[in-house]
Amino acid sequence: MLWVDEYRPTKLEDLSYHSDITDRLQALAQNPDSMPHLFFYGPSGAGKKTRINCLLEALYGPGARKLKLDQRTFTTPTNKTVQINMVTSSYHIEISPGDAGLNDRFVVQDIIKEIASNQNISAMSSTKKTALFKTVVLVEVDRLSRQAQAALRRTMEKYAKTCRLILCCDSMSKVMEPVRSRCLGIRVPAPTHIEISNVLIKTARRTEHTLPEEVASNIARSCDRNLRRAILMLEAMSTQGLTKDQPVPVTDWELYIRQIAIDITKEQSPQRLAATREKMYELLVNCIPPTIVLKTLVRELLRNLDDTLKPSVVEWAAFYEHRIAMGSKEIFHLEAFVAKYMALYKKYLNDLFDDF
Ligand SMILES: Nc1ncnc2c1ncn2[C@@H]1O[C@H](COP(=O)(O)OP(=O)(O)OP(=O)(O)O)[C@@H](O)[C@H]1O
Repeated sequence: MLWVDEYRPTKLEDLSYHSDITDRLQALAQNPDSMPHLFFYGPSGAGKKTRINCLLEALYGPGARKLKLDQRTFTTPTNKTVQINMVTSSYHIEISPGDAGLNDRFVVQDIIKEIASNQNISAMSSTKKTALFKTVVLVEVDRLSRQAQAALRRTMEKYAKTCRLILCCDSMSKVMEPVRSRCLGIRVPAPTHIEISNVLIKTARRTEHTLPEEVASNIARSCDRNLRRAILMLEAMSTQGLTKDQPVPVTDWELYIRQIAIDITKEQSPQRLAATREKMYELLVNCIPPTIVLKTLVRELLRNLDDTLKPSVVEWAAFYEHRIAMGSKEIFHLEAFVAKYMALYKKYLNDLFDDF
């Protein structure tokens, strides 16, 4: 098992940072009847899923950790079948409804209806502590279509007594306002460098490795404040001994994007744009999510850019990130961003030479 899974905290009291969020979750778990639907949001690797699992453990006891993988088939009104993978326990169900593509609306409605009308938990609970409702955890809700979000809004009102929803995604802004306003938002910010270093040192201690503080802070600075990434880096580096001067590994796809950033800054031409499109395709077919490609590209571009140009590059990146979220062909928007960057940079160079 990878360290990220093996040493993931399972109880609220074991969570090591964001103690204010932990206190709020503890208060909710102590009074489950008044718990509203929840919406966890924050950057990738900040610890959202870990906190959701700890909350479920606090609500239902160790039974919430006895998980099994399930595959369910849904039939749409037009007789199409949709297969969805889900993780279930006796108390909750976790799905990523966005996987159902255009039929996500039926999956959302059916699954909530089904779980809300199932056996009451009081009949199966042996401990007084257990909450009396079941929970549906919907991850990556930002991938849901508008129709599915509207269906979710209606369903969450109807079954509020017998079932609670926990929604989870990176950014709340991609979810419609009526769904957001029916949930208690819990923002899980990315951990700071010091918090990441502390988790790394603790993890290394548990795996009987000695981690020098310099290496821990090097990893913390290189992981983009993503704790999952930091622990994966630590595990990879531990095979070579964790010495003081050990370099932090950079992944191949990051080097590839770094090269794209260098290329498009060196030359702005239709040929370079066409070559960049090929490279973008290659990243996408290797399952690097388009938003990660865009974010990494912007980070690399900003490294060597003049300060006057930085705000507009970031602004256009945000514009195309929104387009990626709303549209369906990611490659169009990635390419459009590159074209926009080339235009901005060329204009900047022209203005610079005009001044001389
Ligand atoms: N409080 C914590 N203490 C120690 N380790 C933690 C803590 N929170 C999270 N982690 C570690 O960080 C990893 C990533 O956390 P998690 O999967 O909860 O992030 P996430 O925000 O849900 O990410 P994503 O949005 O990408 O799914 C976990 O596998 C776990 O090992």
